[in-house]
Amino acid sequence: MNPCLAVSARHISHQFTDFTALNDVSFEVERGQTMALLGHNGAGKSTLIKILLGLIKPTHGEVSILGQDLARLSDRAELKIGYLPENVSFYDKLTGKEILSYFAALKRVTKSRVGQLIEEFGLEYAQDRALKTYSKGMKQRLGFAQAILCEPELLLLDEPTVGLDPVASLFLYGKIDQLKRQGCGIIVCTHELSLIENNIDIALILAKGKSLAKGSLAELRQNSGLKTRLTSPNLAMWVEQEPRLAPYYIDDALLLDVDSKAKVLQLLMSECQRFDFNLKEPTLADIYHLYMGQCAQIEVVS
Ligand SMILES: Nc1ncnc2c1ncn2[C@@H]1O[C@H](COP(=O)(O)OP(=O)(O)OP(=O)(O)O)[C@@H](O)[C@H]1O
Repeated sequence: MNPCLAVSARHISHQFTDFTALNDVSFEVERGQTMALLGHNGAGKSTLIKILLGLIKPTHGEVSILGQDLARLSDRAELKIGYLPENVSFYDKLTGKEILSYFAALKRVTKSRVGQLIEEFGLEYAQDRALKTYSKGMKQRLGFAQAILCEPELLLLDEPTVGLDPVASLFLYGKIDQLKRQGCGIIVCTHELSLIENNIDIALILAKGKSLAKGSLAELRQNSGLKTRLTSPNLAMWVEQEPRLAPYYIDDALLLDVDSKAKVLQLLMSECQRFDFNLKEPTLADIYHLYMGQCAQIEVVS
């Protein structure tokens, strides 16, 4: 068992009576790494999160959390895991401070940590107000503070920024980055692909309970076969003047894979002295939609 890993999941399958929610899913998240867990509604993301939390046992496969085999662990409270569920809901007659203090007592966390988090999340002014007076953003900050009360070594976040304004989202991703730098392993379940794209190390794409793709953005780009798009207002003229560009010229752009990109950039900049162009790499959303489209086609064919 590797103690550097926050999560090691090997060949996880899960069957609900007559329905297979997860089918042979394997992945690893290192400490200090952020993984996006992506997939359509019903893909199996929440089932996987519940398995990692030890709330349900997988029908098949093995899970280690922070170097400990979940199946053999007698007391899950030993593991420092933080969890922010989607649509976090607390008892709304309690104040923000009372809610955090309640969870702190459950998790055997000191009162001073509660005060520290209230300050860190900018909630001092509202700490003695009932939760029902909080905005969505304030509730989410409180939920996030609850999730990190125990100074987690593994943090599981389900749609942490849905419904938040851009500044509030940026604030939470700043916190995620800070925790990651402290060595916390983080899994973020989200449909906000453009927002998560710059805040992750790796992604796992699930569809119908199966793992379709996993890896860093660079690995996902390479394995997807999607190409980088190079454009310029003068491109047609450059292609006319330099025949070696012609094989890549499609739809008023040069479409480049990893190998051809290096070659073509060298040709354009060193030999042709052309610098006024734009490069558009495939985004996480492009990659996601490609895999979802392929998955739908397999369904139609089979
Ligand atoms: N207790 C259960 N009994 C039977 N089927 C279940 C149960 N829990 C989940 N499922 C089914 O398992 C599949 C995966 O559900 P899951 O909640 O893991 O999906 P998800 O990826 O989290 O979806 P969403 O993005 O909508 O939250 C779904 O088809 C769901 O209906």
